[in-house]
Amino acid sequence: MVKAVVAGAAGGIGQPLSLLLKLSPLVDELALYDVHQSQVQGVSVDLSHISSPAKITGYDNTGDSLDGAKAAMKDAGIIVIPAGVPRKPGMTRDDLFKINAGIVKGLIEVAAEVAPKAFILVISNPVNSTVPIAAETLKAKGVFDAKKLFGVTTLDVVRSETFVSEITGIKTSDLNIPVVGGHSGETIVPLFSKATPKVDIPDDKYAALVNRIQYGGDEVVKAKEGKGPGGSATLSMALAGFRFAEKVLKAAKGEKGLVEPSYVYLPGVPGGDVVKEANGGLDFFSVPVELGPNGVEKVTNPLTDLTDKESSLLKECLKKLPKNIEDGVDFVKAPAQK
Ligand SMILES: NC(=O)c1ccc[n+]([C@@H]2O[C@H](COP(=O)([O-])OP(=O)(O)OC[C@H]3O[C@@H](n4cnc5c(N)ncnc54)[C@H](O)[C@@H]3O)[C@@H](O)[C@H]2O)c1
Ligand SMILES: O=C(O)C[C@H](O)C(=O)O
Repeated sequence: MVKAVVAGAAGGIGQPLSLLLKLSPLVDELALYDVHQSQVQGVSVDLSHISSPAKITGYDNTGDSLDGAKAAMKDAGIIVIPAGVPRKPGMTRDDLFKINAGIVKGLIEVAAEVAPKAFILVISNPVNSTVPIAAETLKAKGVFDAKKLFGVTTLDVVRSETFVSEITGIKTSDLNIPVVGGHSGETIVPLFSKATPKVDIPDDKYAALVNRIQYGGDEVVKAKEGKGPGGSATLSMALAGFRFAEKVLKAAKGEKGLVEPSYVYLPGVPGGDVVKEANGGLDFFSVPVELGPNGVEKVTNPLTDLTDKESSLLKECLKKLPKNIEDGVDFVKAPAQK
């Protein structure tokens, strides 16, 4: 019996992500949680009419109590978190920290209490910092299992597949492109030299391709012009979030060979120490993760034999990512200084 939870289910990502999870045969119960009371109840009733097996329940936060969150997450097997504010034109993901840091911390505290064994997938931005916040919160509660905490960076992989396919003509479904580092701007490092099948990116297209992958989120924010629900990527993100959640659930059921990059806590996962040595000592990094019944089975070090161009990208990533991680860790460990 698999209970999945979407926290932030009434939002731009939450709604289509909930639809995809409702359609999945891997989910027996789908609990939708959001602080937007009328919206989440409406979405729940709407989805409950779909004739797929997953049973839908909807929870909100009437008043100040966290009872809704607790009931939604109770005994969950997987909790996906797209709760929080998205960007508007002119904002960076780091601008979201002020609001989303507290939202993620609060939700993780509830998860720690009522579903300490759940897989937790963090979508809320800035992922580079919200995942460290989640890790430190779980540590403080004494229930941290790094193998079960994932920052969802799949959208960077999905974008890489799409944009590389446009250049090379290789079908997206055949492409496997590791994208490592973090999830914002220059912290996003696509490694085309490690792609399968081999991809040939012409020199004159390389810089623009990398830029489009690193700033694909900005392309969407700009196109949406701050209007409508969400504001940044919602539909492509719902697909990406579902793709990652589905792999986690399939691996939990015993399917082998499932690998996808994800932003994880390296000291707590098999193989993480090698990556940490290669990235200059960072605890959090997105790396190809092999999934198993208990979450991360092992991670592989993607930072070997990089091309000169990739080494330069990594160098830029390593200038920015440490501060993002530190901000997240300090938010939980040293809040008075923030
Ligand atoms: N990881 C990624 O690749 C990626 C991609 C796209 C967007 N995002 C991020 O995902 C987040 C959500 O984006 P969106 O477009 O769905 O935004 P949205 O505003 O449309 O939806 C967010 C939802 O979260 C709810 N919410 C707020 N506080 C909550 C709380 N404490 N508990 C439960 N629900 C709460 C809101 O009521 C709203 O329904 C943003 O932070 C955005 O930057 C991440
Ligand atoms: O760009 C954003 O703010 C949303 C998301 O992180 C994205 O990559 O689309």
